[in-house]
Amino acid sequence: MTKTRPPQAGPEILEQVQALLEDPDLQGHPLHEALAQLRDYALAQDQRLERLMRISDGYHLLERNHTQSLADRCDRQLRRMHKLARISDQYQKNLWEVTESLREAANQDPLTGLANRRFLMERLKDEIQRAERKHTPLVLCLMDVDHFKRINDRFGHEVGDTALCEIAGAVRQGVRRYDVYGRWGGEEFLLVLPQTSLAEAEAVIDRVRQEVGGITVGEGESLSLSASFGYTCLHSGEDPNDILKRADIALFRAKEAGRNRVEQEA
Ligand SMILES: Nc1nc2c(ncn2[C@@H]2O[C@H](COP(=O)(O)OP(=O)(O)OP(=O)(O)O)[C@@H](O)[C@H]2O)c(=O)[nH]1
Repeated sequence: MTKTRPPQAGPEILEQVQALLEDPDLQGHPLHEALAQLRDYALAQDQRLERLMRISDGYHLLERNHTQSLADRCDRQLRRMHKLARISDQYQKNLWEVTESLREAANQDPLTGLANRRFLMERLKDEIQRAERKHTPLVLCLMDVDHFKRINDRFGHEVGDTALCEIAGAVRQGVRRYDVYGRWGGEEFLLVLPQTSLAEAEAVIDRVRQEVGGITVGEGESLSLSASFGYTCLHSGEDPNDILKRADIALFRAKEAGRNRVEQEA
């Protein structure tokens, strides 16, 4: 709202001056002309003052509006940034979850939940490098379930799948906390035993063999499971395929010798 300031001399004095100037008896008075000029001057000053006030008020209003809208804009921007930060947090969480499930899917056997061949191969490479660097022994063992085809043939593929899950549980039970193990493929499993001598490995492997031997499959004429094992230790300078080949030779011997046994290849 525009404020109007009273004229400096006050409206009453101007009214008195005006009345004097209009008095017919004073029309010829020697001061009449000077008084009229003084009145005009006072009125002009009043008008200038009024105009200046309006400009000043307008400027203040403009300033206030400008500052307010700046604060508003700042506020709006802050709210938007808050929202963006929340969306970004959620987005990162989702991305992390997707990455995690992709990583799991890439490394895990979907049936048994054990590590898959890809993951095992990576870990085997790592463990070989570590064993070489630290000059510690390492044992690799291949395990193959005996006559697994019979399970599928007699009880069906679904029972076969359940049996594979139970076998995975038996492997988990038999190994130590720091051993690396997983499903190598089909009805074949792989164990990597770091910092383990051949003698120590034999005890671990035989524990797994007994765990598998405790599994029975099917109702009525149920079948007991068994598995054969071939193991070997790392030789200096070997790569994963060298040690895998020797473990496979030992496994073949275990099968040939009648199954449900553990064979070693030096
Ligand atoms: N249910 C089921 N069966 C599988 C899976 N992967 C492999 N098999 C079966 O495992 C069987 C393996 O058979 P073979 O290689 O002949 O060996 P085996 O019958 O175990 O006999 P040996 O190894 O000689 O003792 C095949 O019948 C495959 O179909 C699976 O994921 N689920």
